Amino acid sequence: MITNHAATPIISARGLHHSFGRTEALRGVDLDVLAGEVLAVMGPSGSGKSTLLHCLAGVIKPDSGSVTYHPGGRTPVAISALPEPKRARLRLTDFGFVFQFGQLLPELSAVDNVSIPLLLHGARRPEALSKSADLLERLGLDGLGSKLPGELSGGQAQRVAVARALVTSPAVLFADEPTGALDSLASENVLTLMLDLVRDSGTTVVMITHDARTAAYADREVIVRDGAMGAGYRASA
Ligand SMILES: Nc1ncnc2c1ncn2[C@@H]1O[C@H](COP(=O)(O)OP(=O)(O)OP(=O)(O)O)[C@@H](O)[C@H]1O
Repeated sequence: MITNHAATPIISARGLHHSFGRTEALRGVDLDVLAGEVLAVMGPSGSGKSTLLHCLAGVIKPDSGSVTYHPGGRTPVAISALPEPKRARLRLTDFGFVFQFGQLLPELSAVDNVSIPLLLHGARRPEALSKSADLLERLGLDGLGSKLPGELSGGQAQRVAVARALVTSPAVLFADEPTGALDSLASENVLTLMLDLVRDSGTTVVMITHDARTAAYADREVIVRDGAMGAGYRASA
């Protein structure tokens, strides 16, 4: 385990409650995500992990409680109080996302998929393509930029998804079972490449996983059970 991160929170969640109809997905979660750490979120199926990640990232607004983002050198942002257009903007400028199934656009080449967030940021296409190609190379995919997602292996496609999530140099990468659909060799390969990149850049990672071997790559792990933090957990020291 690596613990070289500064022990200051980049995201603080307090008293998060969220329900879907009569299902209480979160029942009072407090969590500090520390700047620069790789945090694994574990727990049984249906325990509320994805709902928690979605609240932390401003994808959904919790029914109650607060999520505060502390960007280095800027005023803290009360994410949970922002209206959706502002949360969408923040997700684009400050956060990256990787899901279990890469969710690449099937009709676009690998390099075009990676360049989408840069183009949305207003980058010029030649610069976006060049930066995307460089990142694909760092992920061991040189020469594959012109392939369509359907022409790539699962592990290669997932590395493209990682490149797309990191190409804008986000402060926080949210990963929901990023290697859950891969065999153990491909999974290890994607994880090591992804974590090399984030540790180089100091990117904070919140990563949901069911797999103890995957969690072992993290600096710290927390366990969500029945919509609450597992026994013994304290949000801050
Ligand atoms: N959009 C939704 N509509 C209705 N119920 C939902 C919705 N999203 C989640 N839930 C319910 O909320 C609870 C928590 O779901 P969540 O997806 O956060 O759990 P999880 O720990 O991520 O599960 P898994 O490991 O299976 O992905 C579950 O009972 C789930 O069925």
